[in-house]
Amino acid sequence: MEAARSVGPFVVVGGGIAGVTCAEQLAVNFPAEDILLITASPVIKAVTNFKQVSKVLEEFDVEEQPSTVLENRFPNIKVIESAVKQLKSEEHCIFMEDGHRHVYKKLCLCAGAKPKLICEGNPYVLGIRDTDSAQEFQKQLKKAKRIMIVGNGGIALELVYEIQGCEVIWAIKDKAIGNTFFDAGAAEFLTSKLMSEKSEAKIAHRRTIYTIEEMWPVYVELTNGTIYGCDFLVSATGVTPNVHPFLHGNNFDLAEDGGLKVDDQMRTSLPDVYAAGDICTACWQPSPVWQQMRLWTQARQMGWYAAKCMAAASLGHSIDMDFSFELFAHVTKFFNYKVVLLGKYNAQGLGSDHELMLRCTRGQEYVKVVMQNGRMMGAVLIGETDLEETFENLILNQMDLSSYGEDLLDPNIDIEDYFD
Ligand SMILES: Cc1cc2nc3c(=O)[nH]c(=O)nc-3n(C[C@H](O)[C@H](O)[C@H](O)COP(=O)(O)OP(=O)(O)OC[C@H]3O[C@@H](n4cnc5c(N)ncnc54)[C@H](O)[C@@H]3O)c2cc1C
Ligand SMILES: NC(=O)C1=CN([C@@H]2O[C@H](COP(=O)(O)OP(=O)(O)OC[C@H]3O[C@@H](n4cnc5c(N)ncnc54)[C@H](OP(=O)(O)O)[C@@H]3O)[C@@H](O)[C@H]2O)C=CC1
Repeated sequence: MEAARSVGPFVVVGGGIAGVTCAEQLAVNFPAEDILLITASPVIKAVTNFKQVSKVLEEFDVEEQPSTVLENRFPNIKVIESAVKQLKSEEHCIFMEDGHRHVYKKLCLCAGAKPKLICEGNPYVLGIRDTDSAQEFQKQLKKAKRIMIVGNGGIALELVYEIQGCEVIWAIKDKAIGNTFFDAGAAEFLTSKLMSEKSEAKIAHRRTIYTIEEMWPVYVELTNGTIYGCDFLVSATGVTPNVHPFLHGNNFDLAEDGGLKVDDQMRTSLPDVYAAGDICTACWQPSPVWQQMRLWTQARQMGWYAAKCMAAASLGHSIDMDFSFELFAHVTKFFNYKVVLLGKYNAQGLGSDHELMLRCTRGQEYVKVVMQNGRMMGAVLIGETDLEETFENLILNQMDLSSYGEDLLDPNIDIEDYFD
């Protein structure tokens, strides 16, 4: 798609996955236009080793790179390492911390999110967001005997499994671990793995508790009344979209979670301002088996799609919603298990009108499917199940599976053959 007359300049704010993908895609669409990528970080985040696992599932690595790598790959992208101080959307202009100003024809905001800490401004409460905060955490951890992790989502799950040589107290509100990804059954499957690998370390550390009590730098009182001393605590309690302070003074429509509302063309409520990634909240009518979660994959897909929408709008077209928003699909690793989440994997929004089917072999695999009116609506696959592609198809094509009953999860039946 190439323009006959200039449609730029395009400006993208944010050097994370959403911003970089958006800038790359704009550069491909408009090789003769200047694409300005503005980022407050000294490095950008690039997608490497991209692999399309199936129709919607994708896997890739996230690599921090100097901005020159991007500029060398795309000569029409210029990266500016400075924070945006103020957006003046009526003037189509952004003002920078370094004193410069940049005018845009179309702008995409990809400034991410920041940790939602349980207590702001306390040196003993750490949040993990980027390389700097991760390095600060590593530094503090080296000196620590006991830390507390608060929260029950992705970061907490990763930390409790990875941390060694330090006692960890994990404070969660829920009855089961990993509430943002798992139901109680999957949580139990994972808990047994955690306990089998971490029990020795726990017992060894328990002995030391009493000898050093009263010596802790910080004490934490939980809502159940228990007070624990520790060296510091990690608040792994979610993120909040990064809309302050540089967007102040503009009349953006914000969603309940604080994100910039975007429509099915990734447009915010202000003219020529688009948004993608953690900063935005999808406010279109979603497919029945898709939901937004602030994840790398969605940052990449939104950044890519926002660029396509900006390009189309610049040329006076509109485009159909990208296929990646048809089905929620996430592949990751927890406790060294491959984890695949598809569609309404936790029956989100289905109320009581659904059924679950389970297959579990302790220490090996956990398979759960969510069924509604004989159709597959979602699935959780833990371990090397090899079911992701078939289940992805079954969710996408909404085939009536009533007649198959329990055979769907029978390990002796080759389900792939069945539906070929
Ligand atoms: C510790 C941790 C581990 C995670 N692990 C996973 C995982 O395993 N899998 C997964 O799918 N997701 C994971 N996530 C979530 C994932 O990182 C985010 O969903 C994703 O990175 C969001 O990308 P983004 O481009 O929207 O924002 P970000 O990556 O946050 O990028 C935002 C960019 O905006 C820039 N910026 C901010 N303000 C300004 C300003 N005023 N001016 C200029 N630039 C600005 C920043 O410098 C940054 O470059 C993890 C998150 C955390 C915190
Ligand atoms: N492998 C992966 O896919 C990974 C993904 N991520 C992503 O990165 C982002 C940030 O991760 P993370 O910070 O773990 O956020 P998440 O949103 O995943 O989890 C936040 C957790 O903190 C809990 N919580 C919130 N407030 C409190 C409180 N006051 N006291 C105790 N618990 C509280 C929440 O419970 P409740 O839900 O009940 O409010 C929830 O369990 C997320 O988008 C996450 O999905 C991060 C790491 C790995």
